[in-house]
Amino acid sequence: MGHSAAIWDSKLAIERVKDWNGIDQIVLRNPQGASARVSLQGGHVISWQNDQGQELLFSSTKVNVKAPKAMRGGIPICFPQFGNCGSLEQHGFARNKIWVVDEDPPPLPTNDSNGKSFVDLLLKPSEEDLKSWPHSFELRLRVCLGMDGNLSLISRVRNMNGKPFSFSFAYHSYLSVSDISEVRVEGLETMDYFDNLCERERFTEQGDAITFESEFERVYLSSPNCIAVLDHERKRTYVLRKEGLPDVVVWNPWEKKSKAMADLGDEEYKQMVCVDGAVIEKPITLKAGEEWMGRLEILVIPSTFCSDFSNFN
Ligand SMILES: O=P(O)(O)OC[C@H]1O[C@H](O)[C@H](O)[C@@H](O)[C@@H]1O
Repeated sequence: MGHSAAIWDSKLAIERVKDWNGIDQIVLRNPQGASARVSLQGGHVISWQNDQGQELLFSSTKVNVKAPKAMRGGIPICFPQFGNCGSLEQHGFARNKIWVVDEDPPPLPTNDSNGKSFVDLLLKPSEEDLKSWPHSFELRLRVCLGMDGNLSLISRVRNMNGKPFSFSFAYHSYLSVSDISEVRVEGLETMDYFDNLCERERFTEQGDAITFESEFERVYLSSPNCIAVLDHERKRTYVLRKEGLPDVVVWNPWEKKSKAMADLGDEEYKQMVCVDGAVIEKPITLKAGEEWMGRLEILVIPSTFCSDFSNFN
């Protein structure tokens, strides 16, 4: 894949461009004009647009120039640690590393990438990473944009014949919403969750859909594989389908916390909700040569067609 060179079959396109820091980005397009943009900084999907050119992922307009780290928005990858539950930096190091394009990835068990525009990325530990996390791993990410504009992310972690290791993982998906007060999350009713705002105490969700009226930070455990995020004002519903990712993090910092965040505008918390497919409660352990796979697909449908999203299961 050459720099700025488009590789086409007649309908699908993959383009490699550079950002203002000289870091490569891969742009995927589908024939209808939808696109996804993934940065080699972090293997981070930083934009996903529908065929109308509307952005579907939130990203902050404020950049924290003092701390060069993953941008606030898109879908940063948290690996090998989620949050601060471990000895590593918050959310692990993967989102802060430069990944490479994997030109010849091992085949996936099910090849569902036909007709999709996709790219494979790879992260291997550097000498420095091995000092803080001494495990021989390969982390792969396939980002696919479907003919219908759906976005799917497939991650694989392999133990490269080293001693066993354990890790957590999350696709920290910042969905763009009209107003957080208008948002409803369905599919997590009756689930158990850890409330990170109550010292990770375990509670059980009531029968109603989740709505937001203050800071929210919960990890729902062993949740169903299909979750819907309804945005009434935009009449848009995100449907998240996941495999190999039992837990779901739901997060919004609300006003006070967002004011303290150097890379989030004061009012911008209203335009985002994070709903992450994750592995948190029971970390994955891989023995020598073993591989784990996790997959998240996000599709967007008009809310009016979404009275019963369980059809998507
Ligand atoms: O600021 P970051 O390191 O990107 O983390 C952003 C947020 O991620 C998750 O949702 C955590 O549960 C939050 O505690 C954290 O504030």
